[in-house]
Amino acid sequence: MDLVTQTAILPLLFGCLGIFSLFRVLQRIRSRTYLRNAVVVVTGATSGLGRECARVFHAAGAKLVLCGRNVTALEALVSELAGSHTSQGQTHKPYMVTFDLTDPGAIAAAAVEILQCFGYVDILINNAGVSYRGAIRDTIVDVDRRVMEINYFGPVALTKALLPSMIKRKRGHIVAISSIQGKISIPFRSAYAASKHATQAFFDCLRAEMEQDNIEVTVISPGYIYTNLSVNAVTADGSRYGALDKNTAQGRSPAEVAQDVLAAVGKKKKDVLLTDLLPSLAVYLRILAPGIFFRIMASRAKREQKSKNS
Ligand SMILES: NC(=O)C1=CN([C@@H]2O[C@H](COP(=O)(O)OP(=O)(O)OC[C@H]3O[C@@H](n4cnc5c(N)ncnc54)[C@H](OP(=O)(O)O)[C@@H]3O)[C@@H](O)[C@H]2O)C=CC1
Ligand SMILES: CCCCCCCCCCCCCCCC(=O)OCC(=O)COP(=O)(O)O
Repeated sequence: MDLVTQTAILPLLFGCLGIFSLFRVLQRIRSRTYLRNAVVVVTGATSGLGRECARVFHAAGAKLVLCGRNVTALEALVSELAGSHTSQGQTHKPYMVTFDLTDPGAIAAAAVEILQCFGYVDILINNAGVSYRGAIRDTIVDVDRRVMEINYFGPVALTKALLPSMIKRKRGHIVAISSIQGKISIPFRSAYAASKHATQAFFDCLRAEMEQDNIEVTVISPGYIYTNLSVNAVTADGSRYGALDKNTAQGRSPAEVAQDVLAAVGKKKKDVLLTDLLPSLAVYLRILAPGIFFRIMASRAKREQKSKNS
């Protein structure tokens, strides 16, 4: 390296690195301040990703309202968190609110109960959800409706019920846990993919409409996570699938994904894809070369059908 390079390039390089590190430190401080003592509502907190979100937001100092249908599982989580401490500062004992997302009356009552816990909500994490496995031609419409009710209409109703208090305070953050299947549709997941595409669309509209009221909207689209999602999935006739799929078992750990959710919320990200390279490329392929994408999906459907029949 000659003298000119040493005197001109190196100081510039170190300067840029310094600014970048400073920016990262400031961002971390801002994110910690944003989450500490924030009132955070997590739906589907009884298992999988929701339970891990509860753990990481609790450790970050958030005041939690945990939701689900399974009272025993919620109580166990509340007592686990109430007894846990973190080196990062004060933690708060969570509240729990039980309701079924398929019941509009229960959602309205739950919203009132949620608001009574701390008087307001800073961050709502719409995480609860159910998946589906089946061929469209065999699937009863009640199943399509049920999946839409839990994954789409339920979160929409809860969001609408909590929104007025956020607008009044000119402060709030709505998070939707979608899926990569909210961006691309894969065969034998029609009801699930449709509900997640609807989720993406609704919360994208909400983001635009709410910016003037200072309300943030984050849509998070993960790939496979190792949870009970496939076990709890509903099938063509409405029965429970009941099996842990290989793809799910090979998915990311929910604790790790929850850390990514925490980081995305702390940084007020608008749209986050949490997948491996191939599924991410598939999203671009769907936009840039839809014909090729559709052909890949059709051969995937044929392959799956064949292996089911054999
Ligand atoms: N696992 C994966 O591979 C992926 C998951 N996701 C998304 O992550 C989110 C969490 O799923 P995950 O943790 O994997 O799956 P789990 O099956 O482990 O958790 C689902 C949660 O949703 C709640 N839930 C289900 N039905 C209802 C209902 N009718 N009313 C209220 N709550 C309900 C359940 O609580 P309870 O039974 O107590 O009601 C449970 O806590 C979902 O939105 C899913 O689509 C996205 C991409 C990949
Ligand atoms: C330029 C080269 C591009 C090559 C593209 C190849 C196409 C690859 C297809 C990838 C499909 C990925 C599907 C991922 C599905 C997924 O992660 O879903 C997450 C979930 O929500 C899981 O729910 P499920 O009930 O389906 O287990």
